[in-house]
Amino acid sequence: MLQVDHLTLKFGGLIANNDVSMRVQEGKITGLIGPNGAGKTTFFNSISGVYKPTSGTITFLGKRIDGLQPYQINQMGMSRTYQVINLFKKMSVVENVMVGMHPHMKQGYFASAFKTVAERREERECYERAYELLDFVGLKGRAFEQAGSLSYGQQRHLEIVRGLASNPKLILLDEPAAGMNSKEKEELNELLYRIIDRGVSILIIEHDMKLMMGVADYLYVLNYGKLLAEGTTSEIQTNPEVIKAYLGGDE
Ligand SMILES: Nc1ncnc2c1ncn2[C@@H]1O[C@H](COP(=O)(O)OP(=O)(O)OP(=O)(O)O)[C@@H](O)[C@H]1O
Repeated sequence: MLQVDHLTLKFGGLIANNDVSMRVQEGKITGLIGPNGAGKTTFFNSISGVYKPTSGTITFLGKRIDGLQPYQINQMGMSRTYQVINLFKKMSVVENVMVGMHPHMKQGYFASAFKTVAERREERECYERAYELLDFVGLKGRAFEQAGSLSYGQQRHLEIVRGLASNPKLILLDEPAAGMNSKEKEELNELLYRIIDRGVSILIIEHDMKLMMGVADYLYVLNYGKLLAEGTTSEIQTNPEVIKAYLGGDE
């Protein structure tokens, strides 16, 4: 469903992504790993439209998306979460989910200024969908609390659910387990499978190798901006190049 061919992204003299090619298959959890600074977040920024690639092509659901704006790519069915928690902390939990639906709301500015019947109906439908999504991650009971009052792990779950609110076909998750305790990681693990069951494919960056090796169907490894290896989790775990990159030595 996502195909990246020979993607290169330069920041001045620094080549953050160097001739990277990869595929994300529908219904699968595809992982992107690599040491700090390898270029993983930059890669997400390129495919989600934050950066325009220096060269290379990105095809999503059969259409070229390189050079499109983030909102256009989101409307085509790709959403993402960020490494740093990016919620509206003073807004309620349910409102944070509704923010993620915004590109899909059909009624425009004038409708919202005058609150037409259609707009009110759409707002009600949005609330209902937001509740259903909160139920999906076990946060329905916290719907009217401030997002900032949730635990760290719950805030990360809320971010994922906000990412699902636009009804994506693919969600990009940037280090969702960062800062989570072991119980929250187990919940995340289970949530990832349930996201797949909803028909949403996953591309995930994660430093937690236990989690990654447990859930990923296929892995890509970046090192110094280049693709170092790709394969199943067992292939990656036994790949000498990967072991060397992670240990940082020859032994
Ligand atoms: N906007 C930018 N301008 C210039 N250089 C950047 C920019 N964003 C990232 N870089 C550089 O690009 C390289 C790749 O960074 P990136 O954040 O993509 O790595 P990463 O693999 O996601 O690392 P981490 O695991 O630490 O998040 C780094 O050398 C970084 O300093």
